[in-house]
Amino acid sequence: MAHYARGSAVAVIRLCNPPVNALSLAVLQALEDGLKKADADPSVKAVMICGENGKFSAGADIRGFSSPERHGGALGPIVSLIESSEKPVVAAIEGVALGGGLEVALGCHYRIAHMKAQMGLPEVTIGLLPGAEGTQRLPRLIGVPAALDMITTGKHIPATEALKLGLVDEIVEENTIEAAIRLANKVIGQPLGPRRLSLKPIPRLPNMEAFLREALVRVKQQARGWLAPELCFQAVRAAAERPFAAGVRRERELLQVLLTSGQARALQHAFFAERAVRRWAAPSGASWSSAAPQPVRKAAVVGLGTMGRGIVTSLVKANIPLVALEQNLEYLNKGRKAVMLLLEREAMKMEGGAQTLDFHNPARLHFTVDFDLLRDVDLVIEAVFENMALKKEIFHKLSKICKPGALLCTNTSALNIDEIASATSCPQQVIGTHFFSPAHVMRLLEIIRGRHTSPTAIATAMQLAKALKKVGVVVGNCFGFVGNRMMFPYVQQAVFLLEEGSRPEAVDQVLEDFGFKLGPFRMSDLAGLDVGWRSRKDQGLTGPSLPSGTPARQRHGQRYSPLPDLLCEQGRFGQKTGKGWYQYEQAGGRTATPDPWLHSFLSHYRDTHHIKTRFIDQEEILERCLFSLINEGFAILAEGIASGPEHLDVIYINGYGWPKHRGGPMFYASTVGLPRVLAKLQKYSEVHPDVPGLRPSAFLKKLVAAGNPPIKEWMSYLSQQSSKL
Ligand SMILES: CC/C=C\C/C=C/C(=O)SCCNC(=O)CCNC(=O)[C@H](O)C(C)(C)COP(=O)(O)OP(=O)(O)OC[C@H]1O[C@@H](n2cnc3c(N)ncnc32)[C@H](O)[C@@H]1OP(=O)(O)O
Repeated sequence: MAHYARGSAVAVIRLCNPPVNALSLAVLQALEDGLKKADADPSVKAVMICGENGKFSAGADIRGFSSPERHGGALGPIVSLIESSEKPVVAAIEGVALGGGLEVALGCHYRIAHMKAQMGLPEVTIGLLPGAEGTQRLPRLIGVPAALDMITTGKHIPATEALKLGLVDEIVEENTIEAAIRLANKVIGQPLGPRRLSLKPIPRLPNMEAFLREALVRVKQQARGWLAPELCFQAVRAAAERPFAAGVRRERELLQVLLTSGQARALQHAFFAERAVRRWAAPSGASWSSAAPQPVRKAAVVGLGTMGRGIVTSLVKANIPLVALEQNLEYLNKGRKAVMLLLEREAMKMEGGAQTLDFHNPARLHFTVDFDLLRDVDLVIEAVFENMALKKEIFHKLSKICKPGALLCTNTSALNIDEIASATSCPQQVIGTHFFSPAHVMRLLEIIRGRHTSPTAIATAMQLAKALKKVGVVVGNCFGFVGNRMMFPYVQQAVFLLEEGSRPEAVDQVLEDFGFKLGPFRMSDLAGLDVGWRSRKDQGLTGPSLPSGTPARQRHGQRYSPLPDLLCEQGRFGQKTGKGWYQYEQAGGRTATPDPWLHSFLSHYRDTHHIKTRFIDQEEILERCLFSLINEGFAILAEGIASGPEHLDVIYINGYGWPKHRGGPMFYASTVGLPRVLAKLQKYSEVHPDVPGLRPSAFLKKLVAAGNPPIKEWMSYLSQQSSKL
């Protein structure tokens, strides 16, 4: 709704649709009615538009985009109606003015904002463009370069920056509404022509053509298959090259393309999935709404290897005082140096520089080798080597030293949380917090609930994720949890494809064309091949504990590829050694080049094992890698390791470089169609009966038998009892 009220000469229209005043059809109708009422009332001399509860508006109601009548775009004509008003209209921007919300403000003749307000046109992030004439008005107001930046990235900008850009006329520290009414009274009777953005010429650049050409190259490079940024660019180019009305027509055409592209639906699924995962629930009935987090006033990180360093950096950035602990002075000094370097780099990126990150103060960040200094911390994150015995030893020590109630988190990527917790006297306080490398950059935090983990511990870990500006996803305890467990069959297929005749660069190309930032081989080289090798040795799959006589390409009756082990035996650990699946310019180098040595090594390997080489096409590469990953996702859902498909999607988008415009692996499966995914898995499984990852999961079969229900209904085909959360 929008409330209309008339006080003195200024009519007030207040957008009202909690929690963010999204512009539903009802709100738009009420806004239109309010404008017409104000126009018809001779005692009204000016209009002020604001939002209820200190928020202007977060834009069009995203949930409404799936309904066909929304495609017509009711908002554009209303923005035009505001602009053409003969009475001055002032926008009072508090909280957020995003998307259609900002477009409404652009239709107003004056904009006044609270200094804490945020503004932006984030439509691109949900696969759309600012289709209420925003692509035409914004460049006229702030110029093409700044408008292009805002529209193609969707970034939110603070009021102070908006003022510098000329997006708002004034910012205030106190009461925005009163200031807007004062401004409205002041401008009564002044000419409105110069305030109507549709009539303004585009600010000229001496080299507009060259600027646009270069900008397009940049936009395309960053988009990697994501359509919206390029179409946003085209709409802004139309603003630069055509009169307003023609630009608006072009904007509409481009919006139609996006609305029907499928990417918008995928990105909107991702938007709501990220919000859905905040609402965790345990089978005990405890949930996000009932469990209260414990305050974390002081934390500790144990282990200053690559992960520990990133975690420390994350905590410092979140302003949480902490103790960083290593086992001896040599490791401590090495870790301290690396952390300081990271923090200095982060401080440079932040507004205000080093002053905003107080990391030189030992009361905020204390490096030590003394376990006793962990006595008063509220939360510890252990980030040592991935070794069960070592982790258990540390947790035993922690449970003796830390104060009662302290949360004990383990940054393991696969190990059993219950076994780690068994080394303590407080298993209810033990929880997995799986960070992704680099831990101060990657948004995902997989939060693993053990059998005894308390709801308070889960709530505290989720709160921590929020404080670190990460997306926390609660999952159950199994080998590899959700992310890595789904990754195993994907990487396994990639390696099998090499055995059968493909090359690392061919497999990577297919998956990078699909939209992954890195294909599986480039990714393995970056992460380090030795990590998986160590884990396989611990599992007895390779190395000295492998029983003699074990067939080279079989383990426990299933197909196994020793290729990654053989590379590690040659000292090829990936980027860190300058050689892995690719060759690099030097140890630590980042430019992957196909390696003739590896190609001949593969030929020799195939000859040794009498494997007939064949040509493998792109479709098979894509399907075998992705469908085996998705298949594992269905098994995870059936076992109750995750609460729903959207959890898996959020994990993959934020932790594994899955292209967001494809909505996550489970959403992707729903768009391919489950019958097709099943048929393809059945086909590949028949050819490779010794590969369990290709054997269709019972849950996938059940959904296909149930008639391929929409993704939202999948979980209703499982019983509640199966939940391991
Ligand atoms: C055909 C015409 C085409 C183009 C014209 C215009 C298009 C648009 O305007 S598209 C929408 C553009 N706006 C956005 O993309 C903003 C999206 N929202 C956000 O970024 C954030 O929600 C926020 C910054 C506004 C607030 O963040 P936070 O405080 O963290 O709260 P939540 O994100 O949890 O949001 C609370 C609650 O509100 C729901 N919600 C937010 N925005 C919208 C929206 N535009 N439409 C519908 N619902 C919205 C959000 O889902 C949360 O609800 P749930 O927890 O139930 O999911």
